[in-house]
Amino acid sequence: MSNWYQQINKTTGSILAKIQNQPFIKELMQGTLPKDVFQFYINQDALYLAQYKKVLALVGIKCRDENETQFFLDAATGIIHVENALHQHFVNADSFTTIASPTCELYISYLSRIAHEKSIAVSIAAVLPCFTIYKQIGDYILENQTNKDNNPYQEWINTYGGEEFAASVEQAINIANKYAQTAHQEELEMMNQAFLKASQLEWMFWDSAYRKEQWEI
Ligand SMILES: Cc1ncc(CN)c(N)n1
Repeated sequence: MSNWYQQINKTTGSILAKIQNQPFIKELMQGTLPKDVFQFYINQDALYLAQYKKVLALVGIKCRDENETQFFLDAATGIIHVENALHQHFVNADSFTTIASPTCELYISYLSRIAHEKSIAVSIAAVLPCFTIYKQIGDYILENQTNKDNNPYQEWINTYGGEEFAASVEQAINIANKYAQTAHQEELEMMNQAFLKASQLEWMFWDSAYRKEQWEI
């Protein structure tokens, strides 16, 4: 019998396929993504991660097992080190904005609400696509690209396709599966909804970056 993650990953497989087909991902893989679009993405991602790490810390505090708490606290500080370093590499300080785009605002507000109001099982389900989708996209690009030696975005690709990230993604999946095992039916349904919504928001995040989404008013 398949576990919770295998089932929800299958159910949301069409979202992953749509992300792989987004122009942002295709051009990132080819190395042809316009620099200003990538800058916009990295800027918004820095704003996203600043909040995401707080959500991870909160999830860690809610865990029932101290090793799980440690995992989420380490993941939060890992973001500070690994992803901040990535941003240092790519961010253009002169054009950096502290204003989150509508989609970035929506994603971080959603995660924060879930982590503050819902159970630990549902909270983990909501933060999980941030691990799993980036891993799947990193692997997808690494497997399909033909320009590893001259892609200006290779450092980004290697971060998410790399083994170190894979280990933490696997641990996050295992913890989610563990909480799913003891979740009652209604809670399982909420876990599925949270994973689905966060996956949709991952699609929206890249889409909004490609369009350099602005507040319309
Ligand atoms: C929006 C988003 N989602 C996920 C990740 C990978 N931690 C990220 N950097 N940004």
